[in-house]
Amino acid sequence: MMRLSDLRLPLTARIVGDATRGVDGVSQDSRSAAPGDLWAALPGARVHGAAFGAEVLGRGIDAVLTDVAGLETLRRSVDDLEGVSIVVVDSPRAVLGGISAQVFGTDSSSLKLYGLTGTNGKTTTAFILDALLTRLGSTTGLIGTVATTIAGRVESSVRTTPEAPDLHRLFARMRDAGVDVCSMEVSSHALAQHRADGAVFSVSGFTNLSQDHLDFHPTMEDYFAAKAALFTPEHSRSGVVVVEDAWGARMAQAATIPVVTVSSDAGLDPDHLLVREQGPKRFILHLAGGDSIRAASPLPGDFNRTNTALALAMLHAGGVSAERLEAAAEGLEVVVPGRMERVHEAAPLAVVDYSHTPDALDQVLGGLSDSGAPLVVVVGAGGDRDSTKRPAMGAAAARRADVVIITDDNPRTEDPAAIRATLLEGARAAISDGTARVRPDRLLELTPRGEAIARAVEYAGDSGALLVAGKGHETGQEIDGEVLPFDDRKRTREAVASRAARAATGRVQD
Ligand SMILES: CC(=O)N[C@H]1[C@@H](OP(=O)(O)OP(=O)(O)OC[C@H]2O[C@@H](n3ccc(=O)[nH]c3=O)[C@H](O)[C@@H]2O)O[C@H](CO)[C@@H](O)[C@@H]1O[C@H](C)C(=O)N[C@@H](C)C(=O)N[C@H](CCC(=O)O)C(=O)O
Ligand SMILES: Nc1ncnc2c1ncn2[C@@H]1O[C@H](COP(=O)(O)OP(=O)(O)OP(=O)(O)O)[C@@H](O)[C@H]1O
Ligand SMILES: N[C@H](CCC[C@H](N)C(=O)O)C(=O)O
Repeated sequence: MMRLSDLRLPLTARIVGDATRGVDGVSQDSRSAAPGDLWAALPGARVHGAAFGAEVLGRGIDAVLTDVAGLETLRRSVDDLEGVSIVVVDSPRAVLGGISAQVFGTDSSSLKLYGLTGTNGKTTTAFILDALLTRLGSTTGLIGTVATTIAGRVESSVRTTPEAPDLHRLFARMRDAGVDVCSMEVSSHALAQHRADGAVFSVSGFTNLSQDHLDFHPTMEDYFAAKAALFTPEHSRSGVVVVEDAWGARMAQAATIPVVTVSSDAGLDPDHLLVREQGPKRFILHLAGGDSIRAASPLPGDFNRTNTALALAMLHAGGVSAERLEAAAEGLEVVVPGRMERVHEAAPLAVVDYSHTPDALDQVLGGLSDSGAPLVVVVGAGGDRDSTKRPAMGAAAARRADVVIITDDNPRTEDPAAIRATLLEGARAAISDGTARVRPDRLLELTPRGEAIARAVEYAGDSGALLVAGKGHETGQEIDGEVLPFDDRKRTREAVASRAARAATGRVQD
């Protein structure tokens, strides 16, 4: 239990009502606030949390953190504020992480944190880190898009990076469950919204930056700046930055904490040099200082060598020797749901992958096309998300695949046909400028998504390769506010099995 008057607050903060009131939790959403919590009524893009004041305060919650606008809303809409203590600050989001850390006692936690940011590769690298840490003997925690785990117990995740009160509550639960190390994804939304405040990462890693989220960030510069905030003393003690593009080089320069760089380009003079060995997965990481780690990526896709090297370099920065890391990486097996997941091994090879950016599509299809087999892709784009990435996604698919089937992802509240039209526009532009691999008659638009997958399986035939892109681990499709059950992995397996059954009876069409 902590008294409001004992919280470290900004000098401009004031407490209306009883300042000695005690709180033993923090929450920020009316739907999850519980008695004993300091409930943060936050201003948002859609609504001010204080609008839910009457309902929340009627449930026995008697401590609120808000801003002046929130205080006014509460005064207007709640009959009786007598007996309610209200902490008023200029920017409640900006203090929420620090306050949550104090209330949950996670500000001086013994939990060691590894943080990951970047456009693509956070989830995968966090899973690899977690698997390595487990092999190294740690009791681990994991926080990210696909799942949250606490000492081996798996829970579902609501978003990539939880809101600050939920995050610190999780840290406290991890501490109580004996977790000593946690690997965590830190999205740019989270950094911009102070969701990771009050957490200090021992080592943070940067994977890459490419186009995404330009609905939330006005420019790539703003997106970069949000991610760069992780590499400051407020958030991290040290960092590892992958330098495979100009953004990586800039991140290493912008960092105001000690960072080491990892790259496969010796010309960039990285601290750690990644040298690919024969075969699709093996590599040597030559560490600054002379040691090296020989390892293999546990997942297919050339980019997963980079993700694995990043995980190893982060653990090395966290104090684990090259020798122990090489032993931990030996024969490592990692399955990341919906990331390069081979749902059918051959005839045809069918892969489900969460590629929902132009760069991810380009890289994944580039890798799959190395096999020489005809390559089919099913692709769409999410509604209410960066619309400017859609033409580039269509173009990437057209440049890399022999058959492109444009379909729906999660249209959310947007018109699905309009989303598909933008992808088609990009694919057609690639055909017009001569950079496409797909023939015009092999560029198709097909819905619903299940039909698109079934048709793609027909095109892949017995000898092709198929990528079902964009939804990865997701088990639902969001259409106009409703989430309908849909799992790419299940649908793809079913379509492959159905084709095989028809082939067995000689009823397969070409
Ligand atoms: C752009 C963005 O991230 N917005 C998040 C933000 O919304 P907001 O500030 O506009 O808030 P709002 O919806 O207006 O609500 C204001 C306040 O009222 C509260 N409220 C709202 C409704 C209600 O019934 N009761 C209630 O208390 C909300 O909890 C909030 O505190 O705060 C809300 C409350 O936590 C989030 O739900 C919302 O996430 C939206 C739904 C979202 O889709 N976010 C995605 C894009 C996101 O965060 N993605 C990244 C991963 C990106 C990646 O790397 O791929 C992530 O970390 O998950
Ligand atoms: N290092 C990488 N470089 C480029 N693409 C990658 C890399 N790692 C993964 N990808 C691609 O990006 C997709 C998403 O990967 P992952 O889920 O690991 O990233 P993420 O950063 O967690 O994404 P999100 O924030 O959207 O959940 C993968 O399915 C793969 O297609
Ligand atoms: N974390 C990403 C996931 C996108 C996945 C794709 N299936 C979509 O719905 O756009 C986002 O929220 O933008």
